[in-house]
Formats: sequence, C-alpha cells, structure tokens
Amino acid sequence: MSLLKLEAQDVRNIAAATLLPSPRLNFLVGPNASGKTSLLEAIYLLGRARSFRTSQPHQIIRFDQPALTVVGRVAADSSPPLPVGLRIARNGRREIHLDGRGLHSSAELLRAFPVLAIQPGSVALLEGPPKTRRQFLDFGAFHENPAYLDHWRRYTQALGQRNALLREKRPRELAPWTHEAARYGTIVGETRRLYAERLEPFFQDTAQRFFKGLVFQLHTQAGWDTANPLEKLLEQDIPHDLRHGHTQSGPHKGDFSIALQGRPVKAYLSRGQMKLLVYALLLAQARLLEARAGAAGCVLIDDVASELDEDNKKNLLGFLREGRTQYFISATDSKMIQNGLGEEAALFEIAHGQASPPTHFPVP
Ligand SMILES: Nc1ncnc2c1ncn2[C@@H]1O[C@H](COP(=O)(O)OP(=O)(O)OP(=O)(O)O)[C@@H](O)[C@H]1O
Repeated sequence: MSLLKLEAQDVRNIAAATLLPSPRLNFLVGPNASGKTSLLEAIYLLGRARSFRTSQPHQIIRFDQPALTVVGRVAADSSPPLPVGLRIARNGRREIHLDGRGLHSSAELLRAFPVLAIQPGSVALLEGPPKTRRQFLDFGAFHENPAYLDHWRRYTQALGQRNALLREKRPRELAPWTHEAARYGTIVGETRRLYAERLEPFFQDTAQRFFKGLVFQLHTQAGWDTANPLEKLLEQDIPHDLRHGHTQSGPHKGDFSIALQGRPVKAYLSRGQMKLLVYALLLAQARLLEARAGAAGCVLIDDVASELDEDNKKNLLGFLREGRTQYFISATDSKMIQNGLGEEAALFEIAHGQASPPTHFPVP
C-alpha cells in the first residue's frame, strides 16, 4: 500500500507541492527549514488524518490560509489505486475522502494507508508516558485484528460511563458498565498481548541490526493482575474506585517495557542507543505489517542522520533496502545515501517548500 502520488497544499511552508514517489525508498534532502518535515507531515496527515507534531490544526495550516489540503493516490495490492484526500480547516473541521466517499471517522483511512513516523520526538515511545506505548500497541492490534477497533471503542465507552457514575457516587447503577468494561477490557488486553507476542521476533530481528549480540525482553502489562478475572477485580475495587472517582484497573492502565538482561533500558542505554531501540520497535512494527499479506505500509523517517554513527547509518540503510515497505527519509545532506543504493530509490531536493522532480537511482 504505497503512496503513488501526493499533492499538498498550504501545509506549513508548502504552498503547493507534488511528489511522485518510488514505491520503496524516497529521500527528501534539503537545508534546515526547507520543508522536509512538513512534507513528511503531509504524508502522515494523509494516512492518519492528524499530525505527528501537534494536535493544533492552526499550527499546520500555512499562515493566513483558511485550510490545508492533502490528496494522493495509494496503491492497493489487489485492486486499482485508491484516491485519498483530507482537508483540515482552521476551526479543526476535517473532511476525509477515500475512493470518492466522504468518511465520518479516520479508521478506514488508517486501514487503507498505514503510515508510521520515526522522528526526533519518537523517543517518547520509551521515555514518555504509558499512553504513547498503548497507542503503539493499539495501532498494531488495529491492523492485526479487524475486530479490535470495535472492542476498543466498546471498552472506552463502558469505562467512560463507569467513571461518570463513580464521580457522581451512584454505585447501584455500576453493575452493567462493570460487566461491559470487564468483557471488552479483557479482550482489549488479550489482543494487545497477542500483538506484542507476534511483534517480539520481528523486534528481536530489527534490534539485532543495531545491537549485535544483545537480547532485549519485551514485557506487556495488561493494566490489572491477570491472575484474576477483570470483572472480579472491578467488583472488588468498587469502594476504592468510588473514593478516587475513576476506575483503577483495566487496559486503560496497560503498558509495555523493554529490558536488557533484566534491567530497564531507560536507566542504562545511551541517548543514541535509545534512539536505535525506538527505530527497532517501529521498524519491527512495519515489518509485521508487511508480513500480513497485502498490508505493507509506509514509514516516514525524519532527520535520519542525527545521533546515528556511520556504522548504524549503514545498518539502517541496509535494513531499509530489504522488504516491500515504502520509506520517506529526510536528511540535510545526501552524504548518507550516496553509497550503496542498489534498489529503486528516488531523491527529491527540497527548497522553500517545493520538491524537485525525483532523481532515480539506477538498478545495478
Ligand atoms: N503554519 C506555518 N505556516 C508557514 N510556515 C510555517 C508554519 N509552521 C512552520 N512553518 C515554517 O516552515 C518551515 C519549514 O519547516 P520544516 O520543519 O518542514 O523544515 P525542515 O526542512 O524539516 O527543517 P530542519 O532540517 O531544520 O528540521 C520553517 O521555516 C517553519 O518556520
């Protein structure tokens, strides 16, 4: 499911830009503030209907413009290319189009064009709050299991109702929501656990590229003591939950952690190593998507060279050249990519919010 064409309008400093990318490796090269990240942001918007940099639409829309527009064509493995489009206005109103239809939610878009971003802020995946890690697991589980979104929504709704009753101190009305939250919460927790289990070998493989000989352990925490049924815990917790005004146990408290020889990585790895571990996790997620028939997605890598030494840049490039995933990689200079690009790859020079026509590297 690669991006065949992108047209971005009024995204940050991009007044209007068109990209005709390669289905595999695409390099966006240009000086600081030329618009590389903005182009990556435009691609991300097309797949997720939101930015990876901000939740404030007015920040992404070009100064003094009423709205941004991103349209594209996405290759689907077994059907003709799909036209996709998104418009976001200053008041936050979004219009999403897929194959000529207006969509009410971004879920179909996410499925049609799975996009992942690796950017300087991605280290929050290991260092930030658990919510970031839950979102990582949810994105994977969503693509792994078509029923996941519905289960997740039902859980979130039941949890919201239960929390409202807890805040209003109405314990007698809790029973149906406790039951519903336990039912769907258990499924959500289990689906996340299964996803992490599926991801683990891909993660071990990607981590080996950067950390030869080191073996990491990936542990998921469900958000409750899974030795007990969630329903029993929720019932036991009622007095406690009433005092706090919200539900203490459940997948909304879920998380995962990574350890190296039993020690939490956060406490021992260098900054550069943390960044590599984030690469390993997100690239593993992309590889797992790729392993699912027809679901290979698109990965955006912003500011690729920062904090990676020469060996690791080579390791990364070697990894990216394998498989079917489409990559968009931004860098301030093309040194990193001049050597060893044996595959179909395209270089776009970015200047003042404009992209040059692609330079294609010949297949040897
Ligand atoms: N809403 C906006 N409207 C217009 N310009 C904006 C807006 N938001 C940011 N910019 C500007 O867009 C320019 C491009 O930013 P971008 O982050 O895409 O650059 P970049 O090429 O990734 O740079 P770097 O290599 O420094 O990371 C910057 O000068 C930035 O100040």
